[in-house]
Amino acid sequence: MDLLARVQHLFMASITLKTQALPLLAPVIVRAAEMLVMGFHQQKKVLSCGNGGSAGDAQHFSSEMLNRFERERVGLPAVALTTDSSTITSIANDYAYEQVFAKQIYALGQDGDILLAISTSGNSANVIQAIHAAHEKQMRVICLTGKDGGKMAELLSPEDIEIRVSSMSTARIQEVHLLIIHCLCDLIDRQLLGAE
Ligand SMILES: O=C(CO)[C@@H](O)[C@H](O)[C@H](O)[C@H](O)COP(=O)(O)O
Ligand SMILES: [Zn+2]
Repeated sequence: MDLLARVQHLFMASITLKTQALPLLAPVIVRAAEMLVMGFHQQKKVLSCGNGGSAGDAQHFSSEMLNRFERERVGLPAVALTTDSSTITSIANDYAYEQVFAKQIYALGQDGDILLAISTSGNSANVIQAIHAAHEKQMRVICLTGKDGGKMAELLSPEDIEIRVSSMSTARIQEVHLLIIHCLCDLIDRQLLGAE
């Protein structure tokens, strides 16, 4: 396959997955956006986490909350747990890498806050520990997962929300995760600011 054909293949794979995901995920994305807005109305905050590309997604979401998305609005309370290298390296060094998000959640999380936990496999140990910590702190959990949902899917309580992208490709799942994050941002703004 030449390189141009490969690009064509990658674009088509991404488009096809998004098209398949739309009817399944749209109602779940709406529920997650409503949960987030309810939290913001009650002065709750969102803590987000993930590894690798999903760490980038966690930060992408928090920056669009703290600053703004496409429309002018006040900042909304969100913290990515992936950004403070001093905190992350010290927790990993003193305890275990598994604890890098959980320890921050025990320190920052409060009743009714929301954890946005992102993992394409659903099996990252530090994200799993983050969900346990969030439950202990009486937080709600929104998970972005892929594949078969992994161990994360089994941990969720009935009030939590899993948005699972049904694919085995980490890269394709991440591409849909980013679209889901932008949907959440758009729906949050629409609920807070009204339709344009
Ligand atoms: O971005 C990519 C692959 O596209 C990688 O950095 C990927 O995020 C890393 O391998 C992660 O450690 C995968 O973790 P997870 O999605 O299974 O939780
Ligand atoms: Zn990637």
